[in-house]
Amino acid sequence: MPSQPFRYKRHTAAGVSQRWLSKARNQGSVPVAPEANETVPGATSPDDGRQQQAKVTETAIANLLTAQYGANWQKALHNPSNRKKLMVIKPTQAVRDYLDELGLGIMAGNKTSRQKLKQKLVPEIHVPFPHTSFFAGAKVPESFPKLDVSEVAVVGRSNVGKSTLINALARTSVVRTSDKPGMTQQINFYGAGKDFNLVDMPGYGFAFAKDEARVQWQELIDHYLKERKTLVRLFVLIDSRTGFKVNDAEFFDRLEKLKVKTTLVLTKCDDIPRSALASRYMVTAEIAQLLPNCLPKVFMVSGKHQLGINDLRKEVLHIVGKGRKYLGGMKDPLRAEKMRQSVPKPVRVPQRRLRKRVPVPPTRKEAEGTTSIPEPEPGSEGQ
Ligand SMILES: Nc1nc2c(ncn2[C@@H]2O[C@H](COP(=O)(O)OP(=O)(O)OP(=O)(O)O)[C@@H](O)[C@H]2O)c(=O)[nH]1
Ligand SMILES: [Mg+2]
Repeated sequence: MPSQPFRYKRHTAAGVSQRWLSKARNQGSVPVAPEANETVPGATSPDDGRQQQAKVTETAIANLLTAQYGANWQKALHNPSNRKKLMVIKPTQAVRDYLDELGLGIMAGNKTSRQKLKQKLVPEIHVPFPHTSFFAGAKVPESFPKLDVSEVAVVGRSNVGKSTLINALARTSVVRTSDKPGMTQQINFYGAGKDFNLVDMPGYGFAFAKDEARVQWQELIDHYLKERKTLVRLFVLIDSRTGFKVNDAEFFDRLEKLKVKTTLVLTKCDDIPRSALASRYMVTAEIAQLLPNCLPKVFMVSGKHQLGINDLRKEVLHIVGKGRKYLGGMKDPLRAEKMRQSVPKPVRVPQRRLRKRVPVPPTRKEAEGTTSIPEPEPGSEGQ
């Protein structure tokens, strides 16, 4: 009888089985400790990144708590621990509605109640998106394709779901994905006809690759972000289960010098309890306000289950200026816009109704074509 495979797989933080990891380590193909190698060698020192990350996250949480519990929130909440701080953040009704609408996050309750909630879900409106296909891969800057159309790039920590998101956006499976961090090892260009390109990048942070390779990826990414004139937006993906990490802080630190417009996208939103996702969204939206060159709008998606992708499709089409071509009469304002703090609507002053002017009927003479100009008197001519 063949031996049974591993019954209980123990997984590391990176989502890889311990057995696979120790085997690969023995062969010398992976670094020793994933956590110790989080930062790319030669990059900003890990302490700087850690301080930066802690500062940004703590400020964001403190801002939220001050808004919800007043300036004395520390006292009001009896000096809460970091864990409790996250738990007491109250998501706004708009955020809860949005999660309900899209079915993001793991629903609480038993199977029956979850099924009932799922039945209430309104199917997302289908957003057209052009056919997308791979046309170039670059390991060195010299291999970048020529600058002809606008580009939207996707970047983030290794294994955050970049390639899966590109597949979901373009409704393809051409981009290779893997549960082992470090799958994408070059910059891949996917062309949407002659309209625009989607660009998939290698990840930063821990990956199953040699240190030199990771340094090379980082240099390649930096070179791309610095030199690429056609880059119109950079989507920085954050795993919703872990939130904004040290590597992300380091990346934004480098970006500050590069001046590229970015948008944060929370990924894997199907794999986290709904309440935790709601507070994660609130914190991330606050972090977006604190980061340099980051737009305030944050998206939530699940590439695996195709949730929240339509809003992102709309955003991409608008960014590259093809909204009118593909969306036609579809309403421009994105659904994600609803979640932003509700701005008080301007009071509508009722317009004074103008009395309708009733047309005056023509007089009998006017109707007959006769005028009231008197006839000249006889003998008055020639005077
Ligand atoms: N549950 C869940 N898993 C996801 C989602 N998106 C991606 N994954 C899983 O996450 C793993 C990594 O996905 P990739 O798309 O390869 O991630 P990546 O960021 O391109 O990774 P690298 O190329 O290695 O940097 C795969 O096992 C995917 O199945 C998601 O929305 N939900
Ligand atoms: Mg990838």
